[in-house]
Amino acid sequence: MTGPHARVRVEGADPYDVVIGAGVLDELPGLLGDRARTVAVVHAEGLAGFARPVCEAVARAGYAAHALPVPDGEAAKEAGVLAGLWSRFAGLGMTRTDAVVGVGGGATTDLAGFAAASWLRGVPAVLVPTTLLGMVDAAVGGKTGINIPEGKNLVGAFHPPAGVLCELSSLATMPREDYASGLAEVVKAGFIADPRILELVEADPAGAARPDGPHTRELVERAVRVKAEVVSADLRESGLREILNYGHTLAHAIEKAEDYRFRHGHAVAIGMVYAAELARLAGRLKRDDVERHRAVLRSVGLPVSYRADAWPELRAAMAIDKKSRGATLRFVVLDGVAEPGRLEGPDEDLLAAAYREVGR
Ligand SMILES: NC(=O)c1ccc[n+]([C@@H]2O[C@H](COP(=O)([O-])OP(=O)(O)OC[C@H]3O[C@@H](n4cnc5c(N)ncnc54)[C@H](O)[C@@H]3O)[C@@H](O)[C@H]2O)c1
Ligand SMILES: O=C(O)C(=O)C[C@@H](O)[C@H](O)[C@H](O)COP(=O)(O)O
Ligand SMILES: [Zn+2]
Repeated sequence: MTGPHARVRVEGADPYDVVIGAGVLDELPGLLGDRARTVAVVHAEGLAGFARPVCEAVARAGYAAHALPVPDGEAAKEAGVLAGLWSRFAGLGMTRTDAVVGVGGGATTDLAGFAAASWLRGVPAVLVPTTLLGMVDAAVGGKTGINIPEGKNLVGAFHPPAGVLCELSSLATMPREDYASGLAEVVKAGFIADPRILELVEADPAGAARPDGPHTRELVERAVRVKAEVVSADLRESGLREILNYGHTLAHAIEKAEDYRFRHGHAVAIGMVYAAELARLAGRLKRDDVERHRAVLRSVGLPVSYRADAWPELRAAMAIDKKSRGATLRFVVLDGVAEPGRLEGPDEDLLAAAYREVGR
């Protein structure tokens, strides 16, 4: 779409860039601040190979780089892991001018971001996402946090990063299923705001499902632009930002039911079909648009249904969704493609009827 590096600005009290391309790590030292001495490089333990060049770039720039491995994937987003990082930060004598760099998928950057947000009430974080999902969604926008047994992402903070570096070559080693998981958030961006994303995936689903596909860079850039525009306008999710939560009310309930061993994007795919069915049954979305959800998600290998008998458990878990106000459940729904709205307090029959379209 643009030159060697694309640069997407995220506005706010402390604006920052999301840099997308090849060789983007060159920008890391410039994001760490003149007064930093110590840089904690928090990385998924299976990704030491990605953390090494990050540590080297930090050390070459004259900072003391410390690699801090954390468990791979969702196992990182636990209170015990976070507490372990605090102890390491204390041991390194990290002060407010020092910095955290998070290297890994969305789970790692959510943890690293929250560690940065909570250490000394906030030190700078630079995020280096290595998954598709991390690049297009998790590392952008400042939502950080961890899970507790009671629910997904229930503990966290808004802490925008100082910068986000998306090295597209990292995607080459991604397992197919994890790549598909990231595509769910890309497709989400298409449904809520940028239909061109849907057209690109529909024109060549096999290409879209591969990191070396013909439109990877354009898909990443478009999804990042959607996210950047929304969070620039509403960091703290007082209104507009809720649209990024499309499909997430049911998705988070599924993740909890699966003890967080179910890929986030897979859960979001099912959750978007559920939200689309809710909107159709409420008379707001055309059947063709609902079927378009199923077709585009299936075409890239994502699930569109879940266990029928899970409904009571999922319904109970949905009550604690962050968009709820008191006892009133609130859903992001579509009135058409790129026309997001809200469905407030739908009745129980409607909720259950929509689930019957998703349960199998
Ligand atoms: N903060 C936000 O706004 C936001 C947005 C969306 C999702 N999320 C969160 O992001 C998380 C999901 O992120 P994810 O899909 O990146 O999963 P993940 O972080 O669990 O990573 C998936 C797996 O891929 C491995 N991996 C990472 N990069 C790799 C690479 N380049 N090659 C090979 N393997 C690699 C990881 O180590 C892990 O085992 C969830 O916890 C979700 O809640 C947060
Ligand atoms: O950035 C947002 O806002 C989102 O809702 C993006 C989601 O894709 C992401 O999964 C986010 O972590 C969900 O946030 P939560 O507040 O519902 O936990
Ligand atoms: Zn998500």
